[in-house]
Amino acid sequence: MSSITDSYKANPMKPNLIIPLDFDNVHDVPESHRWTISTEDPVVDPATCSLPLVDLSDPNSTSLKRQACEKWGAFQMINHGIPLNVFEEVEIQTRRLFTLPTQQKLSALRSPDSVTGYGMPHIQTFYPKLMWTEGFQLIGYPMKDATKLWPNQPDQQTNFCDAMEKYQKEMKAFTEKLFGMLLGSLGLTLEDVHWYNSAEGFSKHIAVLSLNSYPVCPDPSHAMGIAPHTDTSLITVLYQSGTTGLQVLQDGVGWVPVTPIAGALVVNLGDLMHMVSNGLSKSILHRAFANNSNHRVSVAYFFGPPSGSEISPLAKLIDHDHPPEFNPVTWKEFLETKTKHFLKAIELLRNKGAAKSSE
Ligand SMILES: C=C1C[C@]23C[C@@]1(O)CC[C@H]2[C@@]12CCC[C@@](C)(C(=O)O1)[C@H]2[C@@H]3C(=O)O
Ligand SMILES: O=C(O)CCC(=O)C(=O)O
Ligand SMILES: [Fe+2]
Repeated sequence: MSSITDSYKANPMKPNLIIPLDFDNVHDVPESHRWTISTEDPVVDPATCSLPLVDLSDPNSTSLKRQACEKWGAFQMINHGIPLNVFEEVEIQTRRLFTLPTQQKLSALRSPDSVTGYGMPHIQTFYPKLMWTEGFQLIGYPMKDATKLWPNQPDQQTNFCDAMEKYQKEMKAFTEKLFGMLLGSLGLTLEDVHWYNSAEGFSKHIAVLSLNSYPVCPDPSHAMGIAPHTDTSLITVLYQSGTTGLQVLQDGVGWVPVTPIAGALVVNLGDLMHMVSNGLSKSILHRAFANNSNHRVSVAYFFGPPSGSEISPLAKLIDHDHPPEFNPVTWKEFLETKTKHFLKAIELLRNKGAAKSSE
């Protein structure tokens, strides 16, 4: 069975790029981490332009959701129904992990060809300067890594794993619903999803949980937390711990800061959603910065299709005037393509025949 955990086997990350900076022992931004942030796309005043805010309890929010998918590829949402203590607990455990001594965190270092463990985001490969961040990715109950992170502390291991398991359980139920709602806003239902009734079944969808840390930075205007990227997922649900730093790119406008709203979650629509929706839903380019006063953490849940299921534009969106824009691909295959070609990966999947017939 093909699995996304094998996605990096063909193209492993360079070992030296996986190791984050020893943030405990730096008092300045070293040359290796010093970025010149381009002003070609300016950062806009969030008072003049902001990400749509969707109230999930509002039955009339369908057109707002559709607009958010088509125009932005992202939105914030309130009244999602997930109890706040789930976020408090995941944030406590996330901070506990990242405030461990460097050597202890390195004991759970991700291997070059793997998805899970401690280290720098995979996209580091595509940027010449190093990013001001560290991350920990997990799938399921991460006891193997927890025993390395907290040796001889079984209570701490269990507390960490339990909080992560609980969070993933909440997110799994929630993202399945949210995916249905977003399809609804595009005039579709879950029954229109070809893998929903497949042998693997919808419940076998895959997800990766990513804990992100942006330690306090002495000079944030010359450092990049996480560099511009799109997510490969169908949907990413992001908890940003009430701390500013996230920005999304709006064409012709610039980088729009995503101002944290108490209790709200951010939804990013990813590359696979762009493909499934035959290009209707935008895959949002985003980045995040550290700041000089608070240690920013965020928790991203990457919701994707079942392992091995081929993703292709949904049949209901295809007709003579709207040929399929993309060739079928599994999440694993797409991650492999992205590992090699990064932001050009989507273009490589474009169905050239469709482009010709629509010219
Ligand atoms: C399933 C995945 C999404 C992700 C790549 C990964 O294999 C596991 C880590 C994820 C992450 C987290 C930080 C940002 C990101 C772009 C990256 O480099 O690794 C995302 C990946 C993604 O959406 O492509
Ligand atoms: O920390 C953030 O706000 C963004 C994180 C992110 O983009 C990701 O994990 O893919
Ligand atoms: Fe992201």
